[in-house]
Amino acid sequence: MALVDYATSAGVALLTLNDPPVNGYTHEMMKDLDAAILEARFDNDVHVIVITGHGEKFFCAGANINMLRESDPTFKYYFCLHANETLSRLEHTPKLCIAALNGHTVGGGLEIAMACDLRIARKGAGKVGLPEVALGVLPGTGGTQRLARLIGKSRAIQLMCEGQTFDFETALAVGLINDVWETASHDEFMDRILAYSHTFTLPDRAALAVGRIKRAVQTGFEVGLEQGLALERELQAELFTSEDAREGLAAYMEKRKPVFQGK
Ligand SMILES: C/C=C/C(=O)SCCNC(=O)CCNC(=O)[C@H](O)C(C)(C)COP(=O)(O)OP(=O)(O)OC[C@H]1O[C@@H](n2cnc3c(N)ncnc32)[C@H](O)[C@@H]1OP(=O)(O)O
Repeated sequence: MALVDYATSAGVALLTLNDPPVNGYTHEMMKDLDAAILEARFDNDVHVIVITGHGEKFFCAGANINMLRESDPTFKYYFCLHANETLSRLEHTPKLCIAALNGHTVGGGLEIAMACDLRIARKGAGKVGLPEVALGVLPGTGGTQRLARLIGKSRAIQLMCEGQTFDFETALAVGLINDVWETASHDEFMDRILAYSHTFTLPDRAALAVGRIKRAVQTGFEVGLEQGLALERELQAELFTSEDAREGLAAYMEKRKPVFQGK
């Protein structure tokens, strides 16, 4: 995966978008991201996926504008289609996915981050926004749909039509990102991200339950309430038969720390 570095440690897969200087994404990078997501998805030892950008300045500056200029409409259509499929796959992978915003997160970069479950940014490291309108296009790899679902229709339309980029604190205030962490360095930020990610892994956290919570919410948001409740019941019935539920319930009554196995 030449344009996406892939590494695992103790239940966490770290995917790093790597195409300096701005980690702009191309069709090739999206294919590598797709491969990395599948790798993490089918690795039973991976419970959390973290996506970040190479370097200290950019998470991802969006689609590579040179590629958009030089390609024909058919290529661009398939580029968007494949990005949609990749990011939907990420959104529906039953493992918690955290976007670690290490720098500028704009255009398609924000669209990748919005397909993650949590977005945590390093204070002062960059700007965020969907500025595609300035290029005469719209945020076409999920931006119009996911931004509206995250922050509401009206504010989403305003942000995309103004096309401005803004700081992480503003993004936090409108509910676009979950947290802004002040750290002395990029390395400290990534160390904290990985330590936080590990809190969602075995043996302390029931990773199966984490994955099912994610699936219930992500899929539930796309269907009506009754269907969402039905899905929730089915996932819960599945969890109730797990060894981890037996362990969690027993540990509570025995006043001890549970030891989850992901089974
Ligand atoms: C379907 C999906 C569509 C899309 O995603 S379309 C792309 C949407 N993205 C954008 O429009 C972002 C454009 N970039 C910016 O607005 C700025 O960058 C930032 C605010 C993110 C950062 O600003 P600063 O720190 O001042 O960096 P800098 O000098 O603007 O950028 C460094 C070099 O990187 C090039 N660059 C930036 N973004 C892209 C990109 N997305 N594709 C190709 N090149 C890009 C610039 O032009 C420049 O180049 P040089 O050093 O030669 O002047």
